[in-house]
Amino acid sequence: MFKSINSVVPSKKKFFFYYGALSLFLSLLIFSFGLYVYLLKNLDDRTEAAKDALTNRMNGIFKELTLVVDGATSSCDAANLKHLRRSTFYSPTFKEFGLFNEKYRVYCTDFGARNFPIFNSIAERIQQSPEHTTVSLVRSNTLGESTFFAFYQGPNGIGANALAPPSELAVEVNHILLPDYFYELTLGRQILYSNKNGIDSDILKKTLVSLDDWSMELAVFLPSSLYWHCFFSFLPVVLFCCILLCLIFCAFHWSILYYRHSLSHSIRRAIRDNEIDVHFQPIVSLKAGEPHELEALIRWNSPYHGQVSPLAIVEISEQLGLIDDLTWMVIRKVGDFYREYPAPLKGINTSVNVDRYSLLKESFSPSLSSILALYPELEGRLGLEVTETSALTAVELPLMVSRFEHIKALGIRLSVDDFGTGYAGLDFLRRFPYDTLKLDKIFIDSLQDDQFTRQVLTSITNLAKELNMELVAEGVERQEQLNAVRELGVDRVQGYYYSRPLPKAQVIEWMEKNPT
Ligand SMILES: Nc1nc2c(ncn2[C@@H]2O[C@H](COP(=O)(O)O[C@H]3[C@@H](O)[C@H](n4cnc5c(=O)[nH]c(N)nc54)O[C@@H]3COP(=O)(O)O)[C@@H](O)[C@H]2O)c(=O)[nH]1
Repeated sequence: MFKSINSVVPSKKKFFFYYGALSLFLSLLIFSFGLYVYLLKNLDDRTEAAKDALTNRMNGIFKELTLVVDGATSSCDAANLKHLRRSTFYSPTFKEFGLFNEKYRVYCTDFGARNFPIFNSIAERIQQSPEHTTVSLVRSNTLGESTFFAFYQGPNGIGANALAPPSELAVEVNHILLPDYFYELTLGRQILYSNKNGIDSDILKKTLVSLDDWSMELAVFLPSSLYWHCFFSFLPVVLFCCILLCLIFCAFHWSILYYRHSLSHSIRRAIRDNEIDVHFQPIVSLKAGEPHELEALIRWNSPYHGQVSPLAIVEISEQLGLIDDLTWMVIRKVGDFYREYPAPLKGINTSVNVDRYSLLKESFSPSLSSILALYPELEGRLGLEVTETSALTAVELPLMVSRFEHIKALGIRLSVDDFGTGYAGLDFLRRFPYDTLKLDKIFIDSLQDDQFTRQVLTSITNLAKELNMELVAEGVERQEQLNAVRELGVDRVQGYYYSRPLPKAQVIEWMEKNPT
């Protein structure tokens, strides 16, 4: 009866393909963007770390120069020479130290006494600097093309200068930035050190930091080659994440589909959207000239589950707390039926099945009367069939009697459905003012062969007559059964012998062919 879920949802292959493509796209997008953001952040962090390392190195340099100046005298004697050579030997940066006097003339170096002036521009910078320090890049015959110079003049007028290859400054910076990022260190407008020429691809980003005290600038470059290197190194991880994402998507999709196509969810939606159909089964009168009656029975062909049994719909509606909504929906559809076919349905009664616990609710009668107000066509035409599936408690019993009175006051007929299968006994019939008693199919099935059933049904028939109740035999399928119930004295017959439950147009046609 229910179609399998696989037959109603699009093929797995298709979904895997879509979700695979989506996962790949998302994984690559997130990863490419994430990697770019990560590298930019990393570039900033490492540039800052390189700047701190350079600052420390510069501070260390001037500490060294202070120590050189502190121990120096104004002549180039053996003690001064020894002091300079010791300083050079232990210096992590400098290859040579010199001493200069207050006239800015170098008078002593590691190599002995000297007498040459410091450039005026440098002397001016030393004087202008609050700490009496400066740095410069000059050509040096001793160390090669360009040499880094640091100058410091102490309070006693004696100054020290030191020279080193610029690459010595970059030792820690190299540690921090290489091999990922390339950089260029400039002093004023001159390049102190650069490995920028090693960049063999586009530059994605350049970060600049300044060491204002020394007029130095550090420019760090993020080459696109680093980006692609990282990208391809992490590709297996990205593909793994893509598969994981695809599986998550599929799991999520299938659970939503499963939920959406679950019977409960479909029934809830069908009741909400009025999608459940109502068919009508004739209840034929055995008395000549009496009009037929109809029973409204739900039918639902779900797009996902196929033809769903009315019993399953009723049971699930009860579980979902929607049984009343189902009843109101059926009654409204019966009202629409009367509105659509006023002439053929003139004088025809229709009964609707109703849950006994619905009747116990206080809101039942008011809701029913408001529907009747909307459908005046149903006045005096509607009946309710109630099945006594469980015994009423002492509290429910008087309540039910009062509910019955309210319902009957609305002009509605009441029937005991499936009599003989539930708790409705003879005493029950005396207490409740039912108009009709419907004998269950199981009695009808055994009526001809079983003497005991015949006796019981005879008693029930007599009691029904005594209580002024109409008697209906349900589930009559064969001529012999019809003969038997006719003999018993039932008033009406419902069963496949006459007709199965039919859609509204067909039941109208049937009634036109079988007027009485
Ligand atoms: N609360 C509500 N219950 C409803 C409603 N609509 C139906 N139902 C209940 O569902 C049960 C099953 O109903 P259904 O499958 O529609 O079966 C009905 C008839 O088709 C069937 N019938 C009638 N004649 C014969 C027959 O000759 N042979 C045969 N094998 N079956 C036959 O009997 C069912 C009639 O039901 P009822 O008279 O109500 O006992 C059923 O219990 C319905 O009550 C609804 O809207 N609300």
